[in-house]
Amino acid sequence: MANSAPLAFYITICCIAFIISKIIISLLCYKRWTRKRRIIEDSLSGGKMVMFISPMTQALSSKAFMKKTMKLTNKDIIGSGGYGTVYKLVVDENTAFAVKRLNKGNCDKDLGFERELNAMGDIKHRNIVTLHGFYIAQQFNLLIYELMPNGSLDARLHKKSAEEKPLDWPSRYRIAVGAARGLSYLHHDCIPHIIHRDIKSSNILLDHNMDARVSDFGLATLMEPDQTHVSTVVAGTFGYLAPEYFDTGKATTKGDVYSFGVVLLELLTGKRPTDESFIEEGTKLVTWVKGVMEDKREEHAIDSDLVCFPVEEVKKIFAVAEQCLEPDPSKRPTMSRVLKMLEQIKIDKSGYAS
Ligand SMILES: Nc1ncnc2c1ncn2[C@@H]1O[C@H](COP(=O)(O)OP(=O)(O)OP(=O)(O)O)[C@@H](O)[C@H]1O
Repeated sequence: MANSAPLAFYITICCIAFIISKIIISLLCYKRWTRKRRIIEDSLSGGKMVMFISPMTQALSSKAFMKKTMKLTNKDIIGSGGYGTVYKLVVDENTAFAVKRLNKGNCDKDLGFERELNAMGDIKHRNIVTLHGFYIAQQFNLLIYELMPNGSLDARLHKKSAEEKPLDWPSRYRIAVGAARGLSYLHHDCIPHIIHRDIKSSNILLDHNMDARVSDFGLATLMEPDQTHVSTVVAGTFGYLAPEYFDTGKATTKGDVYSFGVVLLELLTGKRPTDESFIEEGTKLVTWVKGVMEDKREEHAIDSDLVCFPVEEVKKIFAVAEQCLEPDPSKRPTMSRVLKMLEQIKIDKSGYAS
């Protein structure tokens, strides 16, 4: 009888601890759910605007946002691509977005368009451009992205202005690792897994720290975890497409790995996959680099803008690119393996990962 009092005390304490932990877990889940929920769902001139909750969008009203969007002009354009035009939208001195106005016709036939956009709003990763919201209307659709102040890798490598210094080796290495981390996240950590399908240097944007952010999910297709591929009409960009894609038309994660290998070669050589000099010589970047590697002359393929670089480290990245560019997709590494190999290069050299 004397022992029963402490026992009852312990049982009570355990029960209380159990109940408190359940309450905390429920509160955390609720907080996460409300954070993910759409904050604005409105009808504006027959369209539907959806903004995902985030510190950047919290203080925004949909009407004020749309008013500013309607005032965008040609001088606000920061880029354009096959799917539409990208504008810089400044809300106030601390807040700006990149607004992509999609050409109508690319998405209006897609019944899953809105569902896919909602899924994209949930993707938050330090190496992926955040989608803050979207607007769907009869005449046009808008995608509202986080603005990347340093533009695209393509522009930084190939369209440098006279004042811009060429990208140095440490920046290129960081960009390679960041892009690999973003892509690996899409392939392995998102449920359903995501195949990007249009990896190229213009879809790798650079944030304020010059870190890589994978962008443009206009072509990405969500797939169920047990699926290994999705079949579609030809998508992607010439020069980056894996050879098997021309035969099968099937987009796979290994197709993204191939495209990433081409981006690695761009970072190393400073040349575009469709550089005019290759066309004149009847070759292409991938074939040219493979020849150079067979002759063990990688240093000769390095971008002439790179005045100082660690030869051994660079050779190892050529070797990673070579694996990504294996003609047989089953021999290509997964993106998580590519990321590990890239990170390992720095660990081997300096004893720690950058
Ligand atoms: N979030 C962003 N922040 C800053 N600039 C951006 C952003 N999104 C796109 N851009 C700029 O707009 C350009 C065009 O982007 P867009 O995604 O429309 O086309 P693309 O990637 O060049 O080609 P495609 O449409 O064939 O994929 C980019 O190269 C980049 O310079």
